Amino acid sequence: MKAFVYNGQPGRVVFGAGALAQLGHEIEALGARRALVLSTPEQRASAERVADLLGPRAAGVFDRAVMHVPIETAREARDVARQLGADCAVAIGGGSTTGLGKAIALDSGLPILAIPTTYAGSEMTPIYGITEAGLKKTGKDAKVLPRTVIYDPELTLTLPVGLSVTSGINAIAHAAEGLYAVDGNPIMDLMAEEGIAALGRALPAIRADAGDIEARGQALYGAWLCGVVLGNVGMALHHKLCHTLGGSFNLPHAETHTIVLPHALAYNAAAAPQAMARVVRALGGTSAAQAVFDLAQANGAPVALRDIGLQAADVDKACEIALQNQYPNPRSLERGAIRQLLQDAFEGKRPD
Ligand SMILES: NC(=O)C1=CN([C@@H]2O[C@H](COP(=O)(O)OP(=O)(O)OC[C@H]3O[C@@H](n4cnc5c(N)ncnc54)[C@H](O)[C@@H]3O)[C@@H](O)[C@H]2O)C=CC1
Ligand SMILES: O=C(O)/C=C\C(=O)CC(=O)O
Repeated sequence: MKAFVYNGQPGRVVFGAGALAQLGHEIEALGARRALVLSTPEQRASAERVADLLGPRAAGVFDRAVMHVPIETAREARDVARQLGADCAVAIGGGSTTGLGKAIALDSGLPILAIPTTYAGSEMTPIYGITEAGLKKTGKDAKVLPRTVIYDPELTLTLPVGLSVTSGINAIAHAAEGLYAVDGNPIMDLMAEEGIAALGRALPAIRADAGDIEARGQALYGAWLCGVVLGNVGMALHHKLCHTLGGSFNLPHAETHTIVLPHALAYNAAAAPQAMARVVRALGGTSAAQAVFDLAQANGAPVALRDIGLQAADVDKACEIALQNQYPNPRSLERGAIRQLLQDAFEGKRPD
Protein backbone atom coordinates (compact mmCIF):
# COMPACT_ATOMS: atom_id res chain seq x y z
CA MET A 1 0.00 0.00 0.00
CA LYS A 2 1.39 3.46 -0.87
CA ALA A 3 2.02 5.96 1.95
CA PHE A 4 -0.64 8.61 2.51
CA VAL A 5 -1.75 11.47 4.76
CA TYR A 6 -5.30 11.49 6.13
CA ASN A 7 -6.73 14.66 7.69
CA GLY A 8 -9.91 14.00 9.63
CA GLN A 9 -11.99 17.18 9.56
CA PRO A 10 -14.11 18.15 12.54
CA GLY A 11 -17.85 18.43 12.15
CA ARG A 12 -20.93 16.90 13.73
CA VAL A 13 -23.59 15.20 11.61
CA VAL A 14 -27.17 14.59 12.64
CA PHE A 15 -28.85 12.40 10.02
CA GLY A 16 -32.36 11.08 9.52
CA ALA A 17 -35.93 11.78 8.41
CA GLY A 18 -37.27 14.40 10.82
CA ALA A 19 -33.77 15.36 12.03
CA LEU A 20 -34.65 19.06 11.69
CA ALA A 21 -36.49 18.66 15.00
CA GLN A 22 -33.02 18.42 16.63
CA LEU A 23 -32.19 22.00 15.57
CA GLY A 24 -32.84 23.61 18.96
CA HIS A 25 -30.64 21.11 20.72
CA GLU A 26 -27.88 21.49 18.13
CA ILE A 27 -27.88 25.30 18.29
CA GLU A 28 -27.68 25.11 22.06
CA ALA A 29 -24.76 22.67 21.76
CA LEU A 30 -22.98 25.24 19.56
CA GLY A 31 -23.56 27.83 22.28
CA ALA A 32 -25.29 30.17 19.81
CA ARG A 33 -27.86 32.71 21.02
CA ARG A 34 -28.50 34.84 17.93
CA ALA A 35 -28.55 32.83 14.71
CA LEU A 36 -28.93 34.48 11.31
CA VAL A 37 -30.90 32.13 9.04
CA LEU A 38 -29.83 32.10 5.37
CA SER A 39 -31.71 30.92 2.30
CA THR A 40 -32.39 31.69 -1.34
CA PRO A 41 -35.49 33.78 -2.09
CA GLU A 42 -37.19 30.57 -3.30
CA GLN A 43 -36.61 28.86 0.06
CA ARG A 44 -37.76 31.76 2.24
CA ALA A 45 -40.58 29.62 3.69
CA SER A 46 -38.08 26.96 4.81
CA ALA A 47 -35.92 29.67 6.39
CA GLU A 48 -38.93 31.02 8.28
CA ARG A 49 -39.73 27.52 9.52
CA VAL A 50 -36.15 27.26 10.79
CA ALA A 51 -36.43 30.68 12.47
CA ASP A 52 -39.65 29.54 14.17
CA LEU A 53 -37.91 26.42 15.44
CA LEU A 54 -35.09 28.58 16.80
CA GLY A 55 -37.53 30.87 18.59
CA PRO A 56 -35.66 33.51 20.63
CA ARG A 57 -32.34 32.19 19.33
CA ALA A 58 -33.20 33.48 15.81
CA ALA A 59 -31.72 36.91 15.04
CA GLY A 60 -33.35 37.20 11.60
CA VAL A 61 -33.64 35.77 8.09
CA PHE A 62 -31.49 36.80 5.11
CA ASP A 63 -33.02 35.29 1.97
CA ARG A 64 -30.88 36.63 -0.86
CA ALA A 65 -28.45 33.74 -1.47
CA VAL A 66 -27.72 33.20 -5.20
CA MET A 67 -25.43 30.92 -7.13
CA HIS A 68 -21.66 31.51 -6.99
CA VAL A 69 -21.83 34.02 -4.08
CA PRO A 70 -21.46 37.47 -5.70
CA ILE A 71 -19.22 39.66 -3.51
CA GLU A 72 -22.02 42.26 -3.23
CA THR A 73 -24.37 39.67 -1.67
CA ALA A 74 -21.61 38.45 0.64
CA ARG A 75 -20.98 42.05 1.82
CA GLU A 76 -24.68 42.66 2.35
CA ALA A 77 -25.08 39.45 4.38
CA ARG A 78 -21.98 40.26 6.45
CA ASP A 79 -23.41 43.71 7.23
CA VAL A 80 -26.77 42.24 8.24
CA ALA A 81 -25.04 39.65 10.47
CA ARG A 82 -23.03 42.44 12.14
CA GLN A 83 -26.04 44.76 12.59
CA LEU A 84 -28.10 41.96 14.15
CA GLY A 85 -25.26 40.88 16.43
CA ALA A 86 -25.45 37.34 15.02
CA ASP A 87 -23.21 34.75 16.63
CA CYS A 88 -24.01 31.91 14.21
CA ALA A 89 -25.20 31.36 10.64
CA VAL A 90 -27.80 28.69 9.92
CA ALA A 91 -27.80 27.90 6.19
CA ILE A 92 -30.82 26.01 4.85
CA GLY A 93 -30.55 25.18 1.16
CA GLY A 94 -28.13 24.00 -1.48
CA GLY A 95 -24.53 24.90 -2.24
CA SER A 96 -25.42 28.54 -2.94
CA THR A 97 -26.83 29.11 0.55
CA THR A 98 -24.07 27.18 2.29
CA GLY A 99 -21.64 29.21 0.19
CA LEU A 100 -23.12 32.45 1.49
CA GLY A 101 -22.71 31.17 5.06
CA LYS A 102 -19.08 30.44 4.24
CA ALA A 103 -18.54 33.98 2.93
CA ILE A 104 -19.82 35.33 6.26
CA ALA A 105 -17.70 32.87 8.26
CA LEU A 106 -14.59 33.73 6.26
CA ASP A 107 -14.87 37.34 7.30
CA SER A 108 -16.18 36.95 10.86
CA GLY A 109 -15.38 33.42 12.03
CA LEU A 110 -19.07 32.85 12.86
CA PRO A 111 -19.83 29.12 13.17
CA ILE A 112 -22.11 27.64 10.53
CA LEU A 113 -24.86 25.12 11.10
CA ALA A 114 -25.79 23.76 7.66
CA ILE A 115 -29.05 22.11 6.67
CA PRO A 116 -28.44 20.90 3.09
CA THR A 117 -31.39 20.43 0.77
CA THR A 118 -29.48 19.43 -2.41
CA TYR A 119 -26.67 16.93 -3.01
CA ALA A 120 -23.89 19.45 -3.85
CA GLY A 121 -21.84 18.57 -0.75
CA SER A 122 -20.56 22.05 0.18
CA GLU A 123 -21.51 21.49 3.83
CA MET A 124 -18.69 18.94 4.13
CA THR A 125 -15.90 21.10 2.74
CA PRO A 126 -13.64 23.93 3.87
CA ILE A 127 -13.83 25.25 0.28
CA TYR A 128 -15.42 28.63 -0.39
CA GLY A 129 -16.10 30.47 -3.63
CA ILE A 130 -16.79 34.19 -4.12
CA THR A 131 -17.46 35.94 -7.44
CA GLU A 132 -16.16 39.44 -8.07
CA ALA A 133 -16.36 41.31 -11.38
CA GLY A 134 -17.42 38.12 -13.15
CA LEU A 135 -14.48 36.10 -11.82
CA LYS A 136 -15.09 33.32 -9.31
CA LYS A 137 -12.25 32.74 -6.88
CA THR A 138 -12.15 29.68 -4.66
CA GLY A 139 -10.05 29.01 -1.60
CA LYS A 140 -9.80 26.76 1.44
CA ASP A 141 -10.10 27.85 5.05
CA ALA A 142 -10.93 25.66 8.06
CA LYS A 143 -13.06 28.55 9.42
CA VAL A 144 -15.73 27.97 6.77
CA LEU A 145 -16.26 24.26 7.40
CA PRO A 146 -19.71 23.97 9.01
CA ARG A 147 -19.52 22.89 12.66
CA THR A 148 -22.80 20.98 12.56
CA VAL A 149 -24.74 19.51 9.65
CA ILE A 150 -28.34 18.36 9.89
CA TYR A 151 -29.27 16.03 7.03
CA ASP A 152 -33.02 15.60 6.93
CA PRO A 153 -34.23 13.73 3.81
CA GLU A 154 -37.74 15.13 4.33
CA LEU A 155 -36.39 18.55 3.34
CA THR A 156 -35.31 17.18 -0.04
CA LEU A 157 -38.74 15.89 -1.04
CA THR A 158 -39.44 19.22 -2.77
CA LEU A 159 -36.19 19.19 -4.75
CA PRO A 160 -37.40 18.87 -8.38
CA VAL A 161 -36.52 15.54 -9.98
CA GLY A 162 -34.37 17.18 -12.67
CA LEU A 163 -32.23 19.00 -10.11
CA SER A 164 -32.13 15.91 -7.90
CA VAL A 165 -30.54 13.93 -10.73
CA THR A 166 -28.03 16.59 -11.78
CA SER A 167 -27.17 17.51 -8.19
CA GLY A 168 -26.64 13.82 -7.43
CA ILE A 169 -24.25 13.55 -10.38
CA ASN A 170 -22.46 16.71 -9.14
CA ALA A 171 -21.82 14.71 -5.95
CA ILE A 172 -20.69 11.65 -7.93
CA ALA A 173 -18.18 13.91 -9.71
CA HIS A 174 -16.52 14.81 -6.38
CA ALA A 175 -16.12 11.13 -5.51
CA ALA A 176 -15.01 10.04 -8.99
CA GLU A 177 -12.24 12.66 -9.10
CA GLY A 178 -11.32 11.84 -5.49
CA LEU A 179 -10.59 8.29 -6.65
CA TYR A 180 -7.71 9.52 -8.82
CA ALA A 181 -6.65 12.53 -6.74
CA VAL A 182 -2.89 13.06 -6.32
CA ASP A 183 -3.42 13.24 -2.57
CA GLY A 184 -6.03 10.47 -2.43
CA ASN A 185 -6.03 7.79 0.26
CA PRO A 186 -7.79 4.48 0.96
CA ILE A 187 -10.25 6.01 3.43
CA MET A 188 -11.48 8.49 0.82
CA ASP A 189 -11.64 5.65 -1.74
CA LEU A 190 -14.02 3.74 0.52
CA MET A 191 -16.23 6.77 0.99
CA ALA A 192 -16.12 7.62 -2.70
CA GLU A 193 -17.19 4.18 -3.88
CA GLU A 194 -19.93 3.90 -1.26
CA GLY A 195 -21.16 7.43 -2.04
CA ILE A 196 -21.33 6.75 -5.80
CA ALA A 197 -23.13 3.45 -5.23
CA ALA A 198 -25.71 5.05 -2.91
CA LEU A 199 -26.46 7.78 -5.47
CA GLY A 200 -26.48 5.26 -8.32
CA ARG A 201 -29.26 3.39 -6.51
CA ALA A 202 -31.13 6.45 -5.31
CA LEU A 203 -31.40 8.61 -8.44
CA PRO A 204 -33.50 6.19 -10.56
CA ALA A 205 -35.72 5.57 -7.53
CA ILE A 206 -36.23 9.33 -7.06
CA ARG A 207 -37.02 9.69 -10.77
CA ALA A 208 -39.65 6.98 -10.38
CA ASP A 209 -41.10 8.54 -7.24
CA ALA A 210 -39.87 11.93 -6.01
CA GLY A 211 -41.56 11.23 -2.67
CA ASP A 212 -39.62 8.01 -1.98
CA ILE A 213 -38.19 8.92 1.43
CA GLU A 214 -35.90 5.87 1.55
CA ALA A 215 -34.32 6.88 -1.79
CA ARG A 216 -34.09 10.51 -0.62
CA GLY A 217 -32.21 9.27 2.46
CA GLN A 218 -29.85 7.15 0.33
CA ALA A 219 -29.15 10.14 -1.93
CA LEU A 220 -28.38 12.44 0.99
CA TYR A 221 -26.15 9.79 2.55
CA GLY A 222 -24.31 9.43 -0.76
CA ALA A 223 -24.00 13.20 -1.09
CA TRP A 224 -22.53 13.42 2.40
CA LEU A 225 -19.83 10.85 1.59
CA CYS A 226 -19.01 12.45 -1.76
CA GLY A 227 -18.85 15.87 -0.09
CA VAL A 228 -16.33 14.54 2.44
CA VAL A 229 -14.16 13.38 -0.46
CA LEU A 230 -14.34 16.84 -2.11
CA GLY A 231 -13.33 18.44 1.17
CA ASN A 232 -10.38 16.16 1.78
CA VAL A 233 -8.55 15.62 -1.50
CA GLY A 234 -7.72 17.69 -4.56
CA MET A 235 -9.93 17.75 -7.64
CA ALA A 236 -8.68 17.39 -11.22
CA LEU A 237 -9.57 18.01 -14.89
CA HIS A 238 -13.33 17.58 -14.51
CA HIS A 239 -13.70 20.22 -11.79
CA LYS A 240 -11.39 22.55 -13.70
CA LEU A 241 -13.56 22.23 -16.82
CA CYS A 242 -16.75 22.82 -14.82
CA HIS A 243 -15.34 25.86 -13.05
CA THR A 244 -14.28 27.24 -16.46
CA LEU A 245 -17.69 26.62 -18.02
CA GLY A 246 -19.64 27.84 -15.00
CA GLY A 247 -17.44 30.86 -14.26
CA SER A 248 -16.77 32.13 -17.79
CA PHE A 249 -19.98 31.14 -19.60
CA ASN A 250 -22.43 31.26 -16.70
CA LEU A 251 -23.63 27.69 -17.25
CA PRO A 252 -25.75 26.11 -14.48
CA HIS A 253 -23.58 24.28 -11.95
CA ALA A 254 -25.12 20.82 -11.46
CA GLU A 255 -26.11 20.38 -15.13
CA THR A 256 -22.59 21.30 -16.27
CA HIS A 257 -21.09 18.68 -13.94
CA THR A 258 -23.57 16.10 -15.22
CA ILE A 259 -22.69 16.70 -18.86
CA VAL A 260 -18.91 16.96 -18.52
CA LEU A 261 -18.22 14.08 -16.10
CA PRO A 262 -18.53 11.15 -18.57
CA HIS A 263 -16.11 12.88 -20.94
CA ALA A 264 -13.58 13.75 -18.23
CA LEU A 265 -13.68 10.12 -17.06
CA ALA A 266 -13.19 8.88 -20.63
CA TYR A 267 -10.20 11.22 -20.97
CA ASN A 268 -8.61 9.86 -17.78
CA ALA A 269 -9.67 6.21 -18.12
CA ALA A 270 -6.40 4.71 -19.29
CA ALA A 271 -4.36 6.74 -16.79
CA ALA A 272 -6.48 5.80 -13.76
CA PRO A 273 -7.71 2.21 -14.21
CA GLN A 274 -8.24 1.48 -10.50
CA ALA A 275 -10.41 4.57 -10.05
CA MET A 276 -12.48 3.55 -13.09
CA ALA A 277 -12.87 0.01 -11.71
CA ARG A 278 -14.32 1.42 -8.49
CA VAL A 279 -16.80 3.62 -10.39
CA VAL A 280 -17.86 0.57 -12.43
CA ARG A 281 -18.23 -1.50 -9.25
CA ALA A 282 -20.45 1.23 -7.81
CA LEU A 283 -22.61 1.90 -10.87
CA GLY A 284 -22.43 -1.34 -12.86
CA GLY A 285 -21.66 -1.69 -16.58
CA THR A 286 -18.20 -2.06 -18.09
CA SER A 287 -17.03 1.56 -18.49
CA ALA A 288 -17.07 4.30 -15.84
CA ALA A 289 -17.64 7.01 -18.46
CA GLN A 290 -20.55 5.18 -20.09
CA ALA A 291 -22.09 4.26 -16.73
CA VAL A 292 -22.25 7.95 -15.72
CA PHE A 293 -23.53 9.01 -19.16
CA ASP A 294 -26.24 6.33 -19.05
CA LEU A 295 -27.24 7.25 -15.47
CA ALA A 296 -27.75 10.85 -16.61
CA GLN A 297 -29.53 10.10 -19.87
CA ALA A 298 -31.78 7.37 -18.49
CA ASN A 299 -32.93 9.72 -15.76
CA GLY A 300 -33.78 12.63 -18.02
CA ALA A 301 -30.73 14.84 -17.37
CA PRO A 302 -29.22 16.98 -20.15
CA VAL A 303 -26.18 15.39 -21.85
CA ALA A 304 -25.12 18.17 -24.26
CA LEU A 305 -23.55 21.52 -23.37
CA ARG A 306 -25.33 23.09 -26.36
CA ASP A 307 -28.63 22.31 -24.63
CA ILE A 308 -27.75 24.32 -21.51
CA GLY A 309 -26.58 27.49 -23.21
CA LEU A 310 -23.02 27.01 -24.50
CA GLN A 311 -22.50 28.40 -28.01
CA ALA A 312 -20.43 26.53 -30.62
CA ALA A 313 -18.12 29.56 -30.81
CA ASP A 314 -17.39 29.24 -27.06
CA VAL A 315 -15.80 25.79 -27.31
CA ASP A 316 -12.38 27.08 -28.43
CA LYS A 317 -12.35 29.75 -25.73
CA ALA A 318 -13.36 27.22 -23.05
CA CYS A 319 -10.51 24.98 -24.17
CA GLU A 320 -7.99 27.84 -23.88
CA ILE A 321 -9.17 28.76 -20.37
CA ALA A 322 -9.23 25.12 -19.24
CA LEU A 323 -5.58 24.75 -20.21
CA GLN A 324 -4.52 27.68 -18.00
CA ASN A 325 -3.68 27.16 -14.30
CA GLN A 326 -4.14 23.42 -14.64
CA TYR A 327 -5.24 21.22 -11.72
CA PRO A 328 -3.14 18.06 -11.19
CA ASN A 329 -4.62 15.29 -13.37
CA PRO A 330 -3.71 11.63 -13.95
CA ARG A 331 -3.29 12.24 -17.71
CA SER A 332 -1.44 15.32 -18.87
CA LEU A 333 -3.61 17.87 -20.63
CA GLU A 334 -3.25 17.62 -24.40
CA ARG A 335 -4.76 20.54 -26.28
CA GLY A 336 -6.21 18.51 -29.16
CA ALA A 337 -7.73 15.87 -26.88
CA ILE A 338 -9.21 18.47 -24.50
CA ARG A 339 -10.70 20.33 -27.47
CA GLN A 340 -12.25 17.02 -28.63
CA LEU A 341 -13.53 16.29 -25.10
CA LEU A 342 -15.32 19.64 -25.07
CA GLN A 343 -16.71 19.08 -28.56
CA ASP A 344 -18.09 15.67 -27.50
CA ALA A 345 -19.65 17.23 -24.39
CA PHE A 346 -21.04 20.07 -26.53
CA GLU A 347 -22.74 17.59 -28.85
CA GLY A 348 -23.81 15.15 -26.11
CA LYS A 349 -21.96 12.17 -27.63
CA ARG A 350 -21.93 8.94 -25.58
CA PRO A 351 -18.24 8.27 -24.75
CA ASP A 352 -16.67 5.32 -26.62
N1 LIG B 1 -17.69 25.04 -1.80
C1 LIG B 1 -18.04 23.81 -2.05
O1 LIG B 1 -17.52 22.86 -1.47
C2 LIG B 1 -19.11 23.56 -3.06
C3 LIG B 1 -19.78 24.63 -3.61
N2 LIG B 1 -20.77 24.45 -4.51
C4 LIG B 1 -21.43 25.64 -5.05
O2 LIG B 1 -22.83 25.54 -4.80
C5 LIG B 1 -23.56 26.16 -5.86
C6 LIG B 1 -24.57 25.20 -6.44
O3 LIG B 1 -25.35 24.62 -5.42
P1 LIG B 1 -26.56 23.68 -5.76
O4 LIG B 1 -26.86 22.95 -4.51
O5 LIG B 1 -26.31 22.92 -6.98
O6 LIG B 1 -27.74 24.66 -6.15
P2 LIG B 1 -28.39 25.92 -5.37
O7 LIG B 1 -28.02 25.96 -3.96
O8 LIG B 1 -28.10 27.12 -6.22
O9 LIG B 1 -29.93 25.56 -5.48
C7 LIG B 1 -30.56 25.59 -6.76
C8 LIG B 1 -32.03 25.99 -6.61
O10 LIG B 1 -32.73 24.94 -5.98
C9 LIG B 1 -33.46 25.44 -4.86
N3 LIG B 1 -33.53 24.37 -3.88
C10 LIG B 1 -32.54 23.85 -3.14
N4 LIG B 1 -32.99 22.85 -2.38
C11 LIG B 1 -34.31 22.73 -2.65
C12 LIG B 1 -35.33 21.86 -2.18
N5 LIG B 1 -35.08 20.86 -1.33
N6 LIG B 1 -36.58 22.03 -2.66
C13 LIG B 1 -36.85 22.99 -3.57
N7 LIG B 1 -35.92 23.83 -4.06
C14 LIG B 1 -34.67 23.69 -3.60
C15 LIG B 1 -32.66 26.64 -4.41
O11 LIG B 1 -33.44 27.49 -3.64
C16 LIG B 1 -32.23 27.23 -5.74
O12 LIG B 1 -33.27 27.99 -6.28
C17 LIG B 1 -22.53 26.60 -6.87
O13 LIG B 1 -22.26 27.97 -6.68
C18 LIG B 1 -21.31 25.76 -6.54
O14 LIG B 1 -20.12 26.34 -6.94
C19 LIG B 1 -21.16 23.20 -4.91
C20 LIG B 1 -20.52 22.09 -4.39
C21 LIG B 1 -19.46 22.18 -3.41
O1 LIG C 1 -17.19 27.03 -6.34
C1 LIG C 1 -17.13 26.62 -5.18
O2 LIG C 1 -17.80 27.12 -4.27
C2 LIG C 1 -16.18 25.57 -4.88
C3 LIG C 1 -16.27 24.29 -5.25
C4 LIG C 1 -17.28 23.75 -6.07
O3 LIG C 1 -18.16 24.41 -6.59
C5 LIG C 1 -17.24 22.30 -6.28
C6 LIG C 1 -17.94 21.89 -7.51
O4 LIG C 1 -17.46 22.22 -8.62
O5 LIG C 1 -18.99 21.24 -7.40
